[in-house]
Amino acid sequence: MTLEEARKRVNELRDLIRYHNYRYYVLADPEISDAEYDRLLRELKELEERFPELKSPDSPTEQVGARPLEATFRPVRHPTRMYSLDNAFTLDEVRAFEERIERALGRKGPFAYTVEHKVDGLSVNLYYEDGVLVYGATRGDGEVGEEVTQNLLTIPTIPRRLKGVPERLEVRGEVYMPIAAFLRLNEELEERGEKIFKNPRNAAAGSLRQKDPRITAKRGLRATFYALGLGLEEVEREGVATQFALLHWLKEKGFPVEHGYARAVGAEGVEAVYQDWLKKRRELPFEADGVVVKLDDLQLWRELGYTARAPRFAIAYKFPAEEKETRLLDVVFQVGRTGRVTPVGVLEPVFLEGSEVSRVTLHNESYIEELDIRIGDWVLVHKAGGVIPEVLRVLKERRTGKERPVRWPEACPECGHRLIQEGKVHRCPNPLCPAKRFEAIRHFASRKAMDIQGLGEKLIEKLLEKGLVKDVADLYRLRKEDLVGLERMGEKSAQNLLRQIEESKHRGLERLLYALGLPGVGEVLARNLAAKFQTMDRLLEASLEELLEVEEVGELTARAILETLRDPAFRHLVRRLKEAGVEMEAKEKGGEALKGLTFVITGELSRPREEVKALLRRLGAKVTDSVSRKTSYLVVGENPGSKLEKAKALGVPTLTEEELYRLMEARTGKKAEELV
Ligand SMILES: NC(=O)c1ccc[n+]([C@@H]2O[C@H](COP(=O)([O-])OP(=O)(O)OC[C@H]3O[C@@H](n4cnc5c(N)ncnc54)[C@H](O)[C@@H]3O)[C@@H](O)[C@H]2O)c1
Ligand SMILES: [Zn+2]
Repeated sequence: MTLEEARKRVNELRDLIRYHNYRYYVLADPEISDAEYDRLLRELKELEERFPELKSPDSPTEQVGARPLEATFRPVRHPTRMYSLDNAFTLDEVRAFEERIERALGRKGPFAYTVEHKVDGLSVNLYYEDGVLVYGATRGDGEVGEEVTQNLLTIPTIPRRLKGVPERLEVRGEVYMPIAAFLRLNEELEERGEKIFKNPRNAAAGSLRQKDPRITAKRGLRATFYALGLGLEEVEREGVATQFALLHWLKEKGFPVEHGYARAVGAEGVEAVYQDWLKKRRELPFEADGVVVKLDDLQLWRELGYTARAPRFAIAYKFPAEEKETRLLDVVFQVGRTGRVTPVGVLEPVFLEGSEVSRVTLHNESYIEELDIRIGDWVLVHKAGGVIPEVLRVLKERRTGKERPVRWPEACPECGHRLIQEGKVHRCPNPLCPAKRFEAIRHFASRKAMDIQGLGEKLIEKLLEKGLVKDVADLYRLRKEDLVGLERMGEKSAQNLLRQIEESKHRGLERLLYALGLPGVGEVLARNLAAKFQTMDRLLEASLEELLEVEEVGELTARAILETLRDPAFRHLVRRLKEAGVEMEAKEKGGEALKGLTFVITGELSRPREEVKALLRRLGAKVTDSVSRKTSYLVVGENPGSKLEKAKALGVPTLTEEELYRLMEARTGKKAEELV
């Protein structure tokens, strides 16, 4: 390659990488996969090393992330710079990292390292003065980030106050979305016909950077901390000499720290930890894209310092990205429990993370439009969160012109009823559609719902086929003679099944609501609904306003629930279940504990105020914003506002936060921690 050719390619690469940085960091909506991005960056780096005259401080290889837009959040300049990490993909590259350290320090290794999970989220900086959290911000381009304090405070484990810390302190870590929360969020977005997130990291970034912290609060974000900016030297002077000890210090000060971290000696020692964690990576509740290796001795950090982009004393040793190319052979349509029609891509089978993948969900119409995917296309697939097969991108450059666009069916593939379209969601409106029947019964019997263990999929199919069961209420009318002989069922197993069906009558309203598959109602919402209404009868009479008071119920969900509750077919089903003896009352009586009381909160509490409010409401109390004669108690935190004066003037009794928890404990018989 001549210098001129290299210059051309370098410019191309820089352009491309800048564009993808923008999509990724600013829009949180990447177009290519991380592995593809890493390859581009690597190619650029290698060219710059081969042709040093092409180096430039403006090159993406010399930069961290991207400067955020100012439109939504206030920009903040970090007191000390934040960095990215250089990557290693092989043991040889880890050895090269150690050799660079040896050369820089003029001393032979092996060195001691702390190895941590590389949690795949986005880095944040918390700034404390005199132990009080002043603000929290995203990394941005390392110099200027976005202030997202309110959103960060929706993460319950982030401390607002610290004791015995340097006067000015920056604490750094990662905000991430656990895989379970990620899958749940995408399911919700899919159900609403909205755009889904490609991986937990984008979901975390998109959720933390919401204008409305109440949305952030519902996304189940978590945080883990692993570094200090300002204040590190003071902490070192107190005797914290290693990264290992620093993690311990952070824990002691009350920060959540990812517990699995290890010490290793030399590149080989690192390799052993890496291989072990690679094997176990799918047991983690979060997505980890590698391990982070940090020289343990903090003293050496100062000697080594930083490049423009990353520390010289640490490296990210990345896990191999399992991505495969394959072809989309066809798209078929499935009807779900709610009647929603989901397009499913049929793939030329590929092996991904230990299993063969031949089907991939294409979610909804928004998703298909966004990807512009066509039958016959070559696609790049991976497993999102290590679990769900997912198309990362369509390889449009390989199109031949023979590809066909995806056509939505007009009629339900299961029952032939005409489909209806609500925004980007296609639905079968027929309440007796067999697809819905099967799914409805399967879900009803599932472990977290009514837990009727003997009722497997095959048996459900048979029961439907024979017309013995048309809906879930029919289950309670089954007799032994109906069952014996079905699916090779003997006398004894028929009896067992009937006993289980009988027992399922007493699961309580929480489980029943989940089992009935009300729109948008998962386990958590079912519990919240049961806690608020306590009985099915009261729920059936709920107003929209009352539904909106339930924790985690948004406008759309509330309307959809209301519609179902008012649906005569649903009410008829409920009536039949009741007649069959299915319990319609909440098991957890917590819902009544603070009924009739009205609370107002002033000042700062040790937990986010929204969380305390939600808890109070869940226990049946009202929470309002201003003190009046109707207020039962004013809860007084630190630095209370004028509400306190007003309460005194009106003679409204006050409670400290402690006293509030004691009141809850006394009324519910449960510790406050168990209630949260
Ligand atoms: N797909 C795309 O278009 C696109 C575009 C830009 C960047 N990216 C991806 O983003 C990544 C680059 O982003 P980056 O600069 O944030 O670097 P990075 O994510 O590769 O590594 C650095 C980051 O790791 C995080 N981290 C997690 N656990 C840590 C720990 N225990 N100790 C220290 N740090 C820890 C920190 O946030 C740190 O900033 C690459 O993986 C790249 O593939 C993708
Ligand atoms: Zn149908």
